[in-house]
Amino acid sequence: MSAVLRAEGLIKNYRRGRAVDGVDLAVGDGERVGLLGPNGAGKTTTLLMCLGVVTPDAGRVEILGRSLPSKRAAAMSDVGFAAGYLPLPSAVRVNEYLEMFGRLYGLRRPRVAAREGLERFGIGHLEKAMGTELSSGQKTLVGIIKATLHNPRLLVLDEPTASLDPDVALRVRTGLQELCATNGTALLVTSHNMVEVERLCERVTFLSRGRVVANGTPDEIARRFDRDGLEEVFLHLAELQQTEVTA
Ligand SMILES: Nc1ncnc2c1ncn2[C@@H]1O[C@H](COP(=O)(O)OP(=O)(O)OP(=O)(O)O)[C@@H](O)[C@H]1O
Repeated sequence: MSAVLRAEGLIKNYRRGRAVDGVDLAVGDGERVGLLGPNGAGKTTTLLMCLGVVTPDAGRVEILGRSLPSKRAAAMSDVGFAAGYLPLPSAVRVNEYLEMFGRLYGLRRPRVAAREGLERFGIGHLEKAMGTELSSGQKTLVGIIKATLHNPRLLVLDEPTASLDPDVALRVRTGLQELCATNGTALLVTSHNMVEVERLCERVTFLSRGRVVANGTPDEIARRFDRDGLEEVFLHLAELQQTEVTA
C-alpha cells in the first residue's frame, strides 16, 4: 500500500520537556488510522507536525511524496483538517461559510459540494443557519464538512466527536465511513472514544509519553497487551504513563 502520509523520527521539545520523542507514523492510501494515547501523550503535537503547523525539532514528514515544509502548500491541497476545538465564524450562514472555503479550494461548483457535504452528515436543514444558531456539536459537523469539501486524499481529525452526543457521533462516523468508502479517503484520527476507534479504524497507533508503544489492528493490540479490547489497553497505558510521571 502506498503511503499518503509518512512521518519519521519526529521530535518536539517544549519548555517543560519533550512532547514527542521519535515518532514514526504512516497512513496508507485509503487507510483509516487511529492515533491514541492518554492526555498529554503527544497526539495533537504529532498531528500538527504532520500538517506543518508545528515545526519538528527533528524528523521528517512527507505527504503524497511531498516533503514538508518546502512542499507544504502543494501537499495541503490533498489534506483536510478538522478539530472539535477550532472556532467557526458566527456572523455568516453555514452555506456561505462552506461555499467560501469551496472557492478557496478552487472548486468549480462550491455550492453543490457544500450541499452534498451537509446531506452526507445529516444537517441539510442547517444550510441557512447562522454560526450563532449552531450547537457545539453542529459546529463540529460543519467543521468536518468544510475539511472534506475538496475530497482530500487524507483527512486529519483531532477529537472530532469530543463534544458530541452518541446520536450525532454516530452520524459523524457514518458520514466518515461513507466518505472513505466512496472516495477512498485516508483517515488519521485522534479520539478518546475507544469504541468509536474500534469501529472506524483499521489500524491504531498508541502513544505514551511521546513515544509509539503499540501499532497494529485493534485486535492485534488487545492481544499483545493481553487485554479485552482497546479500552482496557488504554487504561493500562494511562496507568503506566501516570506511574512514570510520578516516579
Ligand atoms: N504549545 C505548547 N507549549 C508548551 N507545551 C506544550 C504545547 N503544546 C503541547 N505541549 C505539551 O506537550 C505535551 C503533549 O501535548 P499534546 O497536546 O500533544 O498531547 P495530547 O496527547 O494531544 O493530549 P490530549 O489528549 O490531552 O489532547 C503535553 O505535556 C503538553 O503540556
